[in-house]
Amino acid sequence: MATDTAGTTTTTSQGSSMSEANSGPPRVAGSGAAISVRGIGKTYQASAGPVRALLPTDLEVAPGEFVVLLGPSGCGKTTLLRMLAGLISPTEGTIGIGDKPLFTGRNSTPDRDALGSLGFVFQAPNLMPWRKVWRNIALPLEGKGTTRAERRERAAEMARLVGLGDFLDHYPKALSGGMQQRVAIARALIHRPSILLMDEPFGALDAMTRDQMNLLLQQLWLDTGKTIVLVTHSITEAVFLADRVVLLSQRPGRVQDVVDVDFARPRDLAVTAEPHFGEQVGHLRKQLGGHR
Ligand SMILES: Nc1ncnc2c1ncn2[C@@H]1O[C@H](COP(=O)(O)OP(=O)(O)OP(=O)(O)O)[C@@H](O)[C@H]1O
Repeated sequence: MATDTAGTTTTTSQGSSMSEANSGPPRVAGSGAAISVRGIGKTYQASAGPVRALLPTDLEVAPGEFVVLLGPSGCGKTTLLRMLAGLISPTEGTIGIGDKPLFTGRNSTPDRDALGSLGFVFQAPNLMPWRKVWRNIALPLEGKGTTRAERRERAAEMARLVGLGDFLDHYPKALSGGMQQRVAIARALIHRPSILLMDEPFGALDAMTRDQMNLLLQQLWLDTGKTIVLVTHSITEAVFLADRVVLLSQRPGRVQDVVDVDFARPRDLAVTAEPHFGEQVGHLRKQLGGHR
């Protein structure tokens, strides 16, 4: 997790990061890593031929760390995140969730225990409009031996965590886009995963709502100690939220750079006006070149 060293940040150079990417994980967190990615790559078999989406990639994420994946469109960010979530299997390499391999055996079925440690938030909230907020949040608990009262209580707890404690009995259509995405976050947390994987969760929101959601997510992360891996196109969002920004190169993606961000927590929006924040954004923007 981030240190309290106000305003001090370190940036790895492109050259050193590339050599890290080639010779081992960007950060070795030891055997206690929350996520250990070793040489995972992905080639899709499309009708027009194979598509090499991600070159063999190494990455370790420490428990409680906030890692942001940033890169140009089509570089494989979603592919990497979906593999971490067990939604698609890698064509090479291994993924460890805690001390368990995510994929075991030959049929690439994700391990149930490892999956239980993961929550996933997509760009679209994907709520069921005919269900009240609490029943959307509680959906993952249905059929798992819980009573209706238990589900409502857990949903209420999660709703409070995302600032929706007063909206349990509302329907999604009565909520703003940001509020709907909060419901999706609460739903992803209801089975108490230790790791939250988020794919452009705020990409569809207006700038002001996005700022508010960034603050809410940071607070939620500070309160819960979850490990978070978040994909974004926004360099500012990446630097604001991350302990570490992992920059992927153009397709086929590979780790191009790793930037440590050590601004004190909790960060408020004023940090974005600090010179060093601007330097970090500029450093990442330069590497993204014409792709941003
Ligand atoms: N199911 C699929 N079949 C074939 N190719 C795919 C499939 N899914 C993704 N791809 C290709 O793999 C590459 C990486 O896609 P991916 O969605 O992971 O990139 P991304 O960095 O998340 O992009 P964006 O930022 O635009 O969402 C792209 O060239 C994409 O067209």
